Amino acid sequence: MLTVEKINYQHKSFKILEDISFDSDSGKIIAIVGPNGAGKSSLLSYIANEIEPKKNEIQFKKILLKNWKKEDLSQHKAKFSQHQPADIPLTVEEVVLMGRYPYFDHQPQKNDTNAIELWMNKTNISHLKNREYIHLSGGEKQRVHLARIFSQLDNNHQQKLILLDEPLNNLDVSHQFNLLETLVELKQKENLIILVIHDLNLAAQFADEVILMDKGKIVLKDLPENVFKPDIISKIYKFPCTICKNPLDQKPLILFGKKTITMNTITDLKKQWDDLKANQPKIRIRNAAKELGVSEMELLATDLGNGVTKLKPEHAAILQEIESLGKVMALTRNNECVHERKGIYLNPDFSSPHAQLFVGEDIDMRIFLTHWKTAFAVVESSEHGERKSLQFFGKDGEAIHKIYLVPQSNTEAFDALVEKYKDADQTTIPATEKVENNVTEKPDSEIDVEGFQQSWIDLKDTHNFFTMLRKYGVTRTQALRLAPTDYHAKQINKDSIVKMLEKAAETETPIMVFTGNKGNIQIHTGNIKRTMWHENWFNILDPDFNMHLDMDKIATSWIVRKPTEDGIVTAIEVFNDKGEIIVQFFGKRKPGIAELEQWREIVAELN
Ligand SMILES: Nc1ncnc2c1ncn2[C@@H]1O[C@H](COP(=O)(O)OP(=O)(O)OP(=O)(O)O)[C@@H](O)[C@H]1O
Repeated sequence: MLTVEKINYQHKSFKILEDISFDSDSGKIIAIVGPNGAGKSSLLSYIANEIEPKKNEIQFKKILLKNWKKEDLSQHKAKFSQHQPADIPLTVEEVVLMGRYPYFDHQPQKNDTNAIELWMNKTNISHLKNREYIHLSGGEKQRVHLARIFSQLDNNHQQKLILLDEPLNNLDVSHQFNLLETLVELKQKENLIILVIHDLNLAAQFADEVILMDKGKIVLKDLPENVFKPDIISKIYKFPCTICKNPLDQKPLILFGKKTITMNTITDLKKQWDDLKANQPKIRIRNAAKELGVSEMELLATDLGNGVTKLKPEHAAILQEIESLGKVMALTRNNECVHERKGIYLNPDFSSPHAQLFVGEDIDMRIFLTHWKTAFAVVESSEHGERKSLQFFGKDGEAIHKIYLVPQSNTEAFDALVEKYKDADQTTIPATEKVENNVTEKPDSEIDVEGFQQSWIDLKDTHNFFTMLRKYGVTRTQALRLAPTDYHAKQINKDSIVKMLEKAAETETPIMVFTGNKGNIQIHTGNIKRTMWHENWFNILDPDFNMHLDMDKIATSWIVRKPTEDGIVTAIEVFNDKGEIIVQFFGKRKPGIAELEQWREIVAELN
């Protein structure tokens, strides 16, 4: 319908348009985008026959544009200009009627009045029709001119050319969408619409093709998804951007900002996750999330409605009902250590706002609910059957705690719990926040070392250890370095951990294993029996307790001794390279009972 061949247009030696060629069929919306001064308006004026109309570069409906009769052309082509006169001394209706001048001599006919009625209505200016044009607002004036050019093309001719130079300027959001929807209707009637537009997201959403211009040239003419690529757009606009898929229509969504981010929409991410599973059927969701650059919670949420149910974030209430599920498996982990303990969630104590507790023999946890953000019920199906769980995540989308049903669990109670706490919104998830790990260490010279050491010596309860660290502003590993002489912390080789666990199993010495993250610490107390290496992981594999410790990620391990009312308590504390605690081991103990001699003997052997 439109063929443009080698347009070159210059002012003195300045090339305004250089070597512009393209063609287009009818029934399309083409968006011309590009930075200020790229030549967009000039190109539109050229196509409108407003610049150098005697040349041969443009054919419209197979006829050279210069050969069209002016009065014929105005019934087939109309242009909305960026700059409209501000002071037309006419009413709104009279300005719109100007669009009908190509059709009548003295008096408008029924066709003409019908056309202007229709378009004033469609552009939402009917209520202004008797008002003086000069007193209208910017957006109202703009709509009057749009009504004028649409009225101009209201006839029985086929395939009209509508040229619009920044028609969305001055329009509020609803009028912008209203206009764009009108353009979609017009394209569906086989008209060709070419518009200059600065809003790249609206261009992506509504255009069938995009012409990207820069410095008087066409850089690209293609589908929106092929033009709106971060490298191309950042380079042309000289500003960083991130491009993801708009969840509403899968079109490119362009986010400009100095910070560029990897962003995935739920639907886009689901596809990536499905592809990854197809290629690596055994991949764990935690590792897949890392690979895809999102949190585990975001990846899990791609299956909302498909085995995954979002629960109301009423974590305390949910946790206090877990006992009804009977025996289950509690899983708490950090990057380096996984702790799995089977049992019943007995004796909840949620009375303190700081830490909440389960103090059963089997399920023994210290919970910090302020870090808990989202909860889901998950039903995974595999060839081994269904696996049901409740999964809780922190503000950063990382897993805090999971509760898996085991064969002895009460599945009816699980289903009832899910039904009770099911969130009404099953489509959206809260945005994740980066949680800073502020393990920055002050120089020793800024610490009241003497006061700190005395506090250590005066400790009565190991639970007060953290409060003491906070009071003196020391990090955990720094505290071990600065420990008082009588409680000198001894650094040991990481192989000693394996030695200690094997010895505890062999001598049937009951131990305590603490593993946690920001939101929860899970404790196992009892004997361990089966230990086993698997690649870089050292594991405890007992029927009711499993631990998986990534030995490659251990940076330092220490023997730490603290005074209590029941005598000295000896711990083995294991840290990663950020100084964060991975796991802690004690001999089994209870308030009022001294530490096991057997445990001390095991520890004494370590170096
Ligand atoms: N008649 C003219 N005489 C001299 N220079 C001109 C003329 N028309 C356009 N230019 C120059 O050509 C370049 C392209 O102008 P044009 O208005 O087409 O850009 P644009 O891409 O529409 O920019 P904007 O986004 O700012 O509206 C600009 O540098 C402009 O100053």
